[in-house]
Amino acid sequence: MSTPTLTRQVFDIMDLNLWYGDHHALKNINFPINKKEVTAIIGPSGCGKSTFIKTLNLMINMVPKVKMTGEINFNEKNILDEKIDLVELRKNVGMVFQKGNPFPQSIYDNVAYGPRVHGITKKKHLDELVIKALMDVALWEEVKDRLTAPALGLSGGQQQRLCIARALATKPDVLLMDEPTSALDPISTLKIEELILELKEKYTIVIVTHNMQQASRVSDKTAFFLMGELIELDSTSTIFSNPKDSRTEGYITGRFG
Ligand SMILES: Nc1ncnc2c1ncn2[C@@H]1O[C@H](COP(=O)(O)OP(=O)(O)OP(=O)(O)O)[C@@H](O)[C@H]1O
Repeated sequence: MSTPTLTRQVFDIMDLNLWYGDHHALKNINFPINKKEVTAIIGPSGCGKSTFIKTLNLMINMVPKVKMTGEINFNEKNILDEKIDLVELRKNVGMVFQKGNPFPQSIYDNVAYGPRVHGITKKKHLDELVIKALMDVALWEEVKDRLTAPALGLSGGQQQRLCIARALATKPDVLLMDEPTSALDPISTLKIEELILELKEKYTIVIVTHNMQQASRVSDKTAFFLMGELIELDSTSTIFSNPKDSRTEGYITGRFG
């Protein structure tokens, strides 16, 4: 069957189950993710949000004793099934973590890291990629005069934008963000949220957030997880104004979680 919706999907997750040893952490997840949309993942602590997002670039494989069944189709290829090139996958599916984690290197070298891993060595080409990525995250004006200074000297919000630039420098299709603003002050948070809205013109973004206002501000779709199950996935406006499942309603109205 070929339908227009299929071509809009960058990920199509089908019947995904995941176990940490005996612990069944993701249960029968069916989850399409559309291109150039922001999808927010919400749910109470321990419901499986981080686990789920880490399956999308197989960062989860770094955790011992993880077992998965089902399919994670990325651009119509099941990354669980095939001999997948992890370096290539992670080039296409970049990730940003809760706390900006720049390498103890210069600002320039942090952003150039990914392209260098992928074999780009010409200074002119690297310069172009670094400048473009720093401009994309609106950091260029703040750092252009100190590109050789240590990245760890930047503020928390700047470090997080630098890490987003580092992820963008390899020109990914998808950007995964695991609670990217939870360690930031309100102004830096706002800047990252504005950035997300700009980046979605070019990238598909999946963001885990504890902050429901944030989910409603930045996302097109919202997925509510509970105890390893995907309870509801819908447009963000529907999830927050007219959820179909009483458990979603209970969570967004603060009755639990
Ligand atoms: N490395 C691991 N080994 C064993 N169990 C794990 C591991 N990582 C997570 N879990 C368990 O899997 C479940 C889902 O955890 P996960 O971190 O995905 O939840 P979360 O929704 O992201 O939580 P939080 O909002 O607190 O970050 C939890 O019960 C957790 O204890």
